[in-house]
Amino acid sequence: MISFLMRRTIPRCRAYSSQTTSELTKVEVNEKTGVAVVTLNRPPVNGLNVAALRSLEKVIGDLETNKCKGLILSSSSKNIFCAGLDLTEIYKPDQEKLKSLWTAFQDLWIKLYGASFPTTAALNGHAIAGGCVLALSCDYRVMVPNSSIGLNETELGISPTAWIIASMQNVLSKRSVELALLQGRIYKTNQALEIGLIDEIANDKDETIKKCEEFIAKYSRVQSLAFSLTKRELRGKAISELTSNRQGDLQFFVDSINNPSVQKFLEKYLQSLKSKKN
Ligand SMILES: CCCCCCCCCCCC/C=C/CC(=O)SCCNC(=O)CCNC(=O)[C@H](O)C(C)(C)COP(=O)(O)OP(=O)(O)OC[C@H]1O[C@@H](n2cnc3c(N)ncnc32)[C@H](O)[C@@H]1OP(=O)(O)O
Repeated sequence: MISFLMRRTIPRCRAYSSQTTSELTKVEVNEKTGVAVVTLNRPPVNGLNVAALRSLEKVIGDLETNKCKGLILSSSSKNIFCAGLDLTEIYKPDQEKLKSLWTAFQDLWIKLYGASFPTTAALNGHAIAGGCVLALSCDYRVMVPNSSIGLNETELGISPTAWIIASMQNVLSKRSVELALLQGRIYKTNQALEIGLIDEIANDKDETIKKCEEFIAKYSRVQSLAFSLTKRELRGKAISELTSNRQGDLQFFVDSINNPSVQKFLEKYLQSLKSKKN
């Protein structure tokens, strides 16, 4: 599958160099179509720490500069797209690092949700919490069977902020958003398709990428400028609301995480994840 993807400068995705490919985020651009496959690569679960968030943000910025024709976000893990923010960074956190983490997440969302080219998520496995936010920030989602996706923050004792709610409202009906968020629900692949949280199911990772390519190809006759202006019109309000309240949003996150009951829950939650193997 990957063999037809070239990591080099191409005409349609101008002057894109492999310099921005880091260990945490691999980038491969299809020479013919100008579509980039961007692969999250932070084993074991693609937990999002500051470095992973910043690496992905930089890649999207570079794709923007180089007039990329489309993005397919994927993962190097066998069965996990992304398990969300790195829980070890928010349990008993260093306060400066905690602020950097949320600021990096805000920056990444602004770039991905507002990208001026078609964006897709090839979900080759679970997409939980922050991983679900990444998927929701894209224009289209394809997922393999027997995986899970959703925002479980209320289960963890915290509430999602306005821009995260907006990302979900952009995809689901008002009713489904209420049920999903208030219950902190995680959906299996077929349930996610039923409510529209994902757009298609694919048999395996290769097929998720193929279906994402097909989706992006539908835009080949759409003028790039018209595409980006329309997208800005549709999504700009949510982005401006965050950009005008970044400090307040950050404080809300920091206060939520530092809440003793959230810390207590995180301790148990991390233990339960670790004890699964025993
Ligand atoms: C408290 C949170 C946030 C506060 C936000 C406040 C404001 C607003 C809301 C905003 C919404 C957006 C932000 C979200 C915040 C987050 O993203 S918090 C992260 C929440 N993530 C999860 O709850 C997922 C937890 N993980 C899993 O459910 C499972 O690991 C899995 C289904 C993804 C995969 O299962 P499996 O294949 O069985 O692997 P495991 O054995 O469970 O895991 C392997 C290994 O990885 C460790 N791990 C798993 N997830 C994380 C993680 N998110 N961060 C760090 N580490 C993780 C797990 O402990 C195992 O470690 P060991 O091998 O045992 O050492």
